[in-house]
Amino acid sequence: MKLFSAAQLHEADKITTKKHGITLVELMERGGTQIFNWLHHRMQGAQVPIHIFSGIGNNGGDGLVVGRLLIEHGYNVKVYVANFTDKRSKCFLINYDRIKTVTKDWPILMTSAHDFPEIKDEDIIIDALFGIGLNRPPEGWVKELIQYLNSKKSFKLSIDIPSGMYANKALTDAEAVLKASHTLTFQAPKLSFFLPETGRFVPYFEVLEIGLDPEYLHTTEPIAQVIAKPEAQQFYKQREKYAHKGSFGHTLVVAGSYGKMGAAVLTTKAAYRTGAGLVTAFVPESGYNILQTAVPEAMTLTDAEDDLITSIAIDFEPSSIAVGMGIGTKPETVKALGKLFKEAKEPLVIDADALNCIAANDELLNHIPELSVLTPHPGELERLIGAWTDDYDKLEKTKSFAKQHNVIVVIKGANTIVVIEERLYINTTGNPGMATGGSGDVLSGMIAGLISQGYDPLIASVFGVYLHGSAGNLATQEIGFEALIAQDIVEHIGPAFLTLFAPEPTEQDAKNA
Ligand SMILES: NC(=O)C1=CN([C@@H]2O[C@H](COP(=O)(O)OP(=O)(O)OC[C@H]3O[C@@H](n4cnc5c(N)ncnc54)[C@H](OP(=O)(O)O)[C@@H]3O)[C@@H](O)[C@H]2O)[C@@H](O)CC1
Ligand SMILES: Nc1ncnc2c1ncn2[C@@H]1O[C@H](COP(=O)(O)OP(=O)(O)O)[C@@H](O)[C@H]1O
Ligand SMILES: [K+]
Repeated sequence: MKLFSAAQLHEADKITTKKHGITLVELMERGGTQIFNWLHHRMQGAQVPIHIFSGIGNNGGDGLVVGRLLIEHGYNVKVYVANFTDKRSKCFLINYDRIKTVTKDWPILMTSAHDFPEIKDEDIIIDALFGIGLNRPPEGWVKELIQYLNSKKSFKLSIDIPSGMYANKALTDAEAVLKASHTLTFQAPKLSFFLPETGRFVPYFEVLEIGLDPEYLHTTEPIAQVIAKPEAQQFYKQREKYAHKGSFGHTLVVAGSYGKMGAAVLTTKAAYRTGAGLVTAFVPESGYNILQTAVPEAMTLTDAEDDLITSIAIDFEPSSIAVGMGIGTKPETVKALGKLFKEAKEPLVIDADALNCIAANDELLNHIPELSVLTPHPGELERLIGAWTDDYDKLEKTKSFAKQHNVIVVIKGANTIVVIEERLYINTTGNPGMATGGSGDVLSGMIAGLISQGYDPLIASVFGVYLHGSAGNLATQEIGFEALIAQDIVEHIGPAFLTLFAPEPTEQDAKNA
């Protein structure tokens, strides 16, 4: 799914109204009706008090449409207009007049903190204060209003975006953002929903299609793509009947040092479970028995040194290489890495200590094969690109780094983001149970396992990240967040592939369960 900026969405509004002979007021009616339907479907006429807080822009207009429809259907609604400026939008004003035709209980104008109404924790709050037109942080009594609403335990439904948050810009005042329980967003999710500093205000969201011009949406370069099941399905390559293990390549895993041989085990197993035809682990001598015992399917080559990787010698042409997990950053290892980079003909998957070696030895960057995949967690990323001021600055710095060195960067986290040139691919699978030692080692094995089978490095990264999160989700369903360890992710790679094409449970299935 494509993600658009606030400016692109405003442009889509304009084009839709021009091309499809529909007015902005009608478009607002569509959006408001969808929100009303969502509520009506769940509330079925229940008389729980609903407090709608509208601003004076088009987001406020949406709130007024929802208010009118709820009133018409007999709900217990109070509408408040936060009159923070007299520059009201045209569509707001039209709907302000319309709501007065269905009730004598006109919207209450609020102009200061004295006007805040009493709200019980059981009541419902609808937030239509600011949408994607926010252009500065809310201040004064409007900020106090947001904080007042946040102090209530009520269910809070935000329209389009939690008020106080920008669609695609960093927060300037985290104290002035509505903490939504749920957000119903129009046409496409906003980039801020997926980034750590702002995503915490959007624990749940749903997208409501409002029929913006399909041609504009189709032909416009988005600011990011969201990768969910439909996208992931398209990446999958079917196996041919006459395929043999040679068809799926030979992955080399360069990993491990004394006390960290488990990293090599996890990456090696993950590469096999993801479908590599053959996997060879290259480890320090003392890792030999460990690897042969833990992963009998794998071949094992060893360094001359007992505890460290100092010189990587292999007797075959690997179709993919994952390097760095648990190797440490000793000078001998850095030297061995430099040689591996120079001699490699194909892109590598570079993780963990290999990234730390690069960060501490800039010259290594000049030898990384083009389109190699770097998989840093936030700490490793900072060592590579320097400190950032906010999530958006982090994305810009990562894009520049990726462009400058012609590599793919996988920013790991709750929503892992794959960066190539100017493009961003945001993953939707995974869960906090995966915040456990070794889960990143599994990911690098998975990406290398996919490259080995002929997936190009970008698809292997985006698809690998999706499958990794999906395996984590399936594992969590069985054992919960706390007990999940990296091996469980490996054990659920198979089910993650199977789930890719399994039908989604319907509402009826849920009722029957
Ligand atoms: N295609 C779609 O997705 C559709 C979108 N629709 C809806 O439109 C919404 C966008 O509406 P919008 O552009 O009118 O902006 P919105 O967010 O209501 O507020 C802007 C107003 O707030 C003001 N203002 C800004 N910051 C401020 C501050 N800190 N403190 C005080 N004031 C501040 C600003 O005033 P000004 O800067 O001029 O002083 C301006 O008056 C969108 O989110 C969605 O809900 C649907 O209806 C139709 C289809
Ligand atoms: N809260 C979370 N939600 C989703 N995925 C997560 C979360 N925390 C961690 N992960 C995933 O787990 C992996 C952790 O990687 P990393 O920090 O490199 O682990 P390690 O170095 O121990 O192998 C990454 O793929 C990351 O995206
Ligand atoms: K809002």
